[in-house]
Amino acid sequence: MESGWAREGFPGGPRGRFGAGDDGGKRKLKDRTVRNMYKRMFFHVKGRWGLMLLALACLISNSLLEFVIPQLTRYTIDDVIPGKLFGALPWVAAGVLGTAVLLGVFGYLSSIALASVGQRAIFDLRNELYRHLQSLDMAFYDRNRTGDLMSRVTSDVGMLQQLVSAGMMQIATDLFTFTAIALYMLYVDWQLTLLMLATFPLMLFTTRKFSKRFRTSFKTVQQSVAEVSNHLQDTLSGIRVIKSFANEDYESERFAERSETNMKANLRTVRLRAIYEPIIDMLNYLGMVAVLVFGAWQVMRGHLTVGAIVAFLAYLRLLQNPIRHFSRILNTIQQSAAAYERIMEVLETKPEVTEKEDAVRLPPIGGHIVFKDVGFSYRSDVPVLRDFNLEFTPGKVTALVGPSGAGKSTVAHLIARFYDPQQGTITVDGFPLKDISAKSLREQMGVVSQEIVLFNGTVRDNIMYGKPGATDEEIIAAAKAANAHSFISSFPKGYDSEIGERGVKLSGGQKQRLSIARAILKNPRLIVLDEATASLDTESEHLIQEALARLLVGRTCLVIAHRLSTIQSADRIVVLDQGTIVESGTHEELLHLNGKYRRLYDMQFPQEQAGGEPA
Ligand SMILES: Nc1ncnc2c1ncn2[C@@H]1O[C@H](COP(=O)(O)OP(=O)(O)OP(=O)(O)O)[C@@H](O)[C@H]1O
Repeated sequence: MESGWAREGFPGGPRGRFGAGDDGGKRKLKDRTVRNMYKRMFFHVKGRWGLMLLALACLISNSLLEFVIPQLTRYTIDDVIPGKLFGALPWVAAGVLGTAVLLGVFGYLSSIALASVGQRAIFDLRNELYRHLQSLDMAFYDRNRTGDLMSRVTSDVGMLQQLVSAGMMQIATDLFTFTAIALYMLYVDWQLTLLMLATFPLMLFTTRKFSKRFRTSFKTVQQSVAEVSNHLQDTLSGIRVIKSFANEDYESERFAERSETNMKANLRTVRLRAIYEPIIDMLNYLGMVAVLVFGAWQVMRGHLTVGAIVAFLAYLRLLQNPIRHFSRILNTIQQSAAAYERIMEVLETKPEVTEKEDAVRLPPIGGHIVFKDVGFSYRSDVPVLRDFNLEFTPGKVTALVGPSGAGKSTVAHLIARFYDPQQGTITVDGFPLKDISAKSLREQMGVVSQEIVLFNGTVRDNIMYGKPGATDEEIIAAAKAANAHSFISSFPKGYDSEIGERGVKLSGGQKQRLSIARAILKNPRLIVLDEATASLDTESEHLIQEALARLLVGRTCLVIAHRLSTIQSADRIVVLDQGTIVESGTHEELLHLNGKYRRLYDMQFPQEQAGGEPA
């Protein structure tokens, strides 16, 4: 499978293990994938053996019951009709109908049992995958596209469901049915049976030839579906940009191109099937001709009864079913194996930022953070922070300023331990970040950033995200402190208003104040403020500044800002450039230094140079 993922080089991914080797290597990979897939699915099925056994028993009973109706037909033709056994007719009818009822009941039971086992296994696998995704670090999310990850949790897991609910059992019962019927027929008339079985190698050969083509064709379909959904995800979430550039037609054309690829791929699959099925039908008829002609000859010579030929023809149909199923199951297995590989690529990815077994739970902290000789890069070839030394004083506001790309947000990411530095250490109150539990650190941290994420749910739910189980009084107090209470109260449903697509629409400033309320409710010791006031109107900015001032009081704060007006009162301002600290001090000290900060300041407030007040 040539996913972009594999090319990214997942260390634990199948490609990483086997390498992109020759065909032999690929076959090995495939076999191993299929074996592992069965092993894992059986693992998920474990504990539900009762239901599995019930399903198996029902399927085997059905295979045996399939024998009955042809036998009753033979009996009617050979014995009842010539012997004029009128009294036997109701029994024949009852036998056929009774068998049909039993077939229905066993079919129902096996479907229900298989579906509940299959659904349960898929439920477990999907939850395991989601939990694992939650545990992966930010670097993983930097590398992967959301649409792709979503399709792995939804459609790839769904694909495996087919395998568990139908494929696994079908193979077992088909084999059973095939062997049982073939043995019985050999017993009744070995010559006729051998003649009939002669068409099977041809069928197997055709199926094998076609299954390879089906596999390639399925892959193309799956890839084209992924392309369509990636395009949908990108363009529907970026609909504002598309409209603002008036690019609706352009995007519609691009979408049509992808849809066309998908349509063509589907048509190729249909064409293949349209050739394959008549060939199989032809071979089936060949078998039938053999039975009919050879059988008739046997009857004429008095070696076989008419009823026996009729029964043989019915058995022939039963015998051919497993072959038809088998080709379908081969496809299911191939599709599932591809999906399984994509799932395992995620499950086998280990986070780079890991927690030690004996990680220390951080006690309530003061917020003394020290960066010592820290070196960090997102990708090995581009250093972002170099020999970085910085100390955050507890209870004080430290501001980071500097040009875009200087590494300001990176400092915040490292404090939250979204990434680990390659060199140096970072400590909080003397505890190295690598030794403490990330949960205990993040519980004491609040982040308010420009990119505000509110989840589907009510206003209350969103504020409460900062402190699950908070009381209404606490929520309202936090909203008041964040200057959010009045606009929330103006909604018809107040705190119970739904946010999101079907709920109230919030302005940028309102969202910002909700996120501040969430942080105030959390009451963390450490606050990271990432360009929280960018791109807002003056009125909103004033309300937000007030809210932030309340949030920052008495906490250790890191403020990242482009707008120097927002950080002039910071206890310390650190100027970053290309990942190193070039200046640091208070606003006044830095202005007097006449260095980089002064230049940034003069750029933002040119009137100051002319003796005016900053805006
Ligand atoms: N997830 C990432 N993966 C790879 N490179 C990244 C990632 N995030 C940031 N970078 C790079 O690291 C450098 C520092 O980025 P950072 O976001 O820390 O800068 P910044 O000073 O906060 O910039 P801005 O003010 O524009 O937000 C930039 O060159 C950026 O391209």
